[in-house]
Amino acid sequence: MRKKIVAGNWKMNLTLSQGEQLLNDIVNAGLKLEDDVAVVVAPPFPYLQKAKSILQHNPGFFVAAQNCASEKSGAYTGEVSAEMLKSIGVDYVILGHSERREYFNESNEILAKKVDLVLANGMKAIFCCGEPLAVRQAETQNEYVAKQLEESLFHLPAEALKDIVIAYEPIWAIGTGLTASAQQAQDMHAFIRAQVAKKYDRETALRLTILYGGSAKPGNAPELFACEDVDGGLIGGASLVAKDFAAIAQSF
Ligand SMILES: O=C[C@H](O)COP(=O)(O)O
Repeated sequence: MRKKIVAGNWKMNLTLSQGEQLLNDIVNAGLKLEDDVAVVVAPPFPYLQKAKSILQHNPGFFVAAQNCASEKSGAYTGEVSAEMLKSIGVDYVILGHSERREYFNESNEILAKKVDLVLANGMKAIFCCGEPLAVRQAETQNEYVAKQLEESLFHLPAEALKDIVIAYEPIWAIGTGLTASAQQAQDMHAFIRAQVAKKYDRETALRLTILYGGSAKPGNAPELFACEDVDGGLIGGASLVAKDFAAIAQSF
């Protein structure tokens, strides 16, 4: 049985007190989580320790960073290393979000280095992939996503895949209110799983958690999560509203 995850990516939102309030509202929402469901919260860097201190006493809740440096340590002003994140108890690191790829020029090669550093420091990576609108319109999304996986993940040995979560986020659905249909999500998730099975083996592919991201809301999460290969979601906007995030976490 593979793990199901609902992860909230706050992006660059909220002050510390607003974030604390949101975390307390989430843990007090009375969520009934099955043993195979994890709730992950990814606040901005300055709030990670506070988030850890609030969530660590709640079974099934974990903390994620939204990014990390591609170098181990040294003269890289403004960067935050994987080792630093590990040292404050971070569990997961989101890597390769399309906003990082687009605004901060993160290439597949840079992301491969980040993946290695996250895993070397004993954390799990939530690796984001997904195509822009023009690629979807040209119906070449499978090739596009396959290249992202090939160049950033498929250098890993099979056993390392236990620490990888893949988040499929079609860029045209992020923050736009346009959600991929359940069929579009299922088709891509099945394709991703098949790529992993081809590169590694069927068992490794079946164990892999694959999340959907892009305008997921309480209203559409049940249909998306009911798809065979959709194991949860990476939630942006709706993760900033405790009752919406809690509802999505109960949508399996
Ligand atoms: O990381 C989350 C995704 O970018 C989805 O964001 P969204 O739910 O606001 O569309």
